[in-house]
Amino acid sequence: MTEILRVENLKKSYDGFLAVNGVSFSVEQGELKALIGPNGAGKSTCFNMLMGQLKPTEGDVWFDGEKITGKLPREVWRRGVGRTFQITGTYQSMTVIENVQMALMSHHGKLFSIQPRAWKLYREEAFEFLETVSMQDQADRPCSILAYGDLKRLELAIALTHRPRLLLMDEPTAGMAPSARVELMQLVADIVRDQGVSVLFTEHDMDVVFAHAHHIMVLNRGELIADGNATEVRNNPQVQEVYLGGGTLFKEAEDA
Ligand SMILES: Nc1ncnc2c1ncn2[C@@H]1O[C@H](COP(=O)(O)OP(=O)(O)OP(=O)(O)O)[C@@H](O)[C@H]1O
Repeated sequence: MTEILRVENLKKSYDGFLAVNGVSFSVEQGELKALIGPNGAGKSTCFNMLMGQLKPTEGDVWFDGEKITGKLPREVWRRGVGRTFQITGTYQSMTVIENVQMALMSHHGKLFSIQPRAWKLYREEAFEFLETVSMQDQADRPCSILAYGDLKRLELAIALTHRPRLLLMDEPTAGMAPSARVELMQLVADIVRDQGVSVLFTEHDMDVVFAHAHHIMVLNRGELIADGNATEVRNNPQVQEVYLGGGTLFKEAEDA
């Protein structure tokens, strides 16, 4: 397998407080990897450093062999790192397909096209992305009336228009009903399998994590305490200690 992302000794200090303290890991091409940890463990801080929103205090990030530490978010994005957020970022006044077309215009450098027929641009291509997330039947619906789970799928389609080789997903299932969560992550897992894209995601729902992630990393108080497959992580004494009553936390995943 080819390594697509490598993080070495990443640190972030907020006024002397080490929110991320010497984190090192890698993500392989075609890997679906989870970053979990209790509230305040440093997951978002880590993500923001990978994507360039935050400058690390120390350490380095390599993407596809190139050092990207300290690069601006748009430079990281141009190299093939996409991101989805906890709060969806679609244009509510536009239809589903127009949102995807807009993303494609941006991808092709034609976002500010003054062509009168701009809305005919990339419609077919946009439709294909909607098919990837099974939303082709909703192409002409306004985003403002979409169910929350559909908005999340649309957001995924939009992120894919930039053909990321690595997609960072920050709590992709936040705010969703449990059954819809597993469904969304199944879709992500299918895309990883079919397209060979790598996905690194943070998540609080352990059922989602243990059902889909190939590998799981556990962050606690800024430090990585585990990085392995579901069984290794579940049996890690430090992880069990962090998730007090770990037996119940992991129970459903074990039963699955
Ligand atoms: N801008 C900031 N200034 C000071 N401290 C911060 C800042 N951002 C985060 N922190 C602190 O850094 C630590 C890590 O926060 P972070 O948001 O990365 O954790 P998290 O694992 O993403 O948490 P959650 O699961 O609640 O989103 C926390 O103690 C938080 O209070």
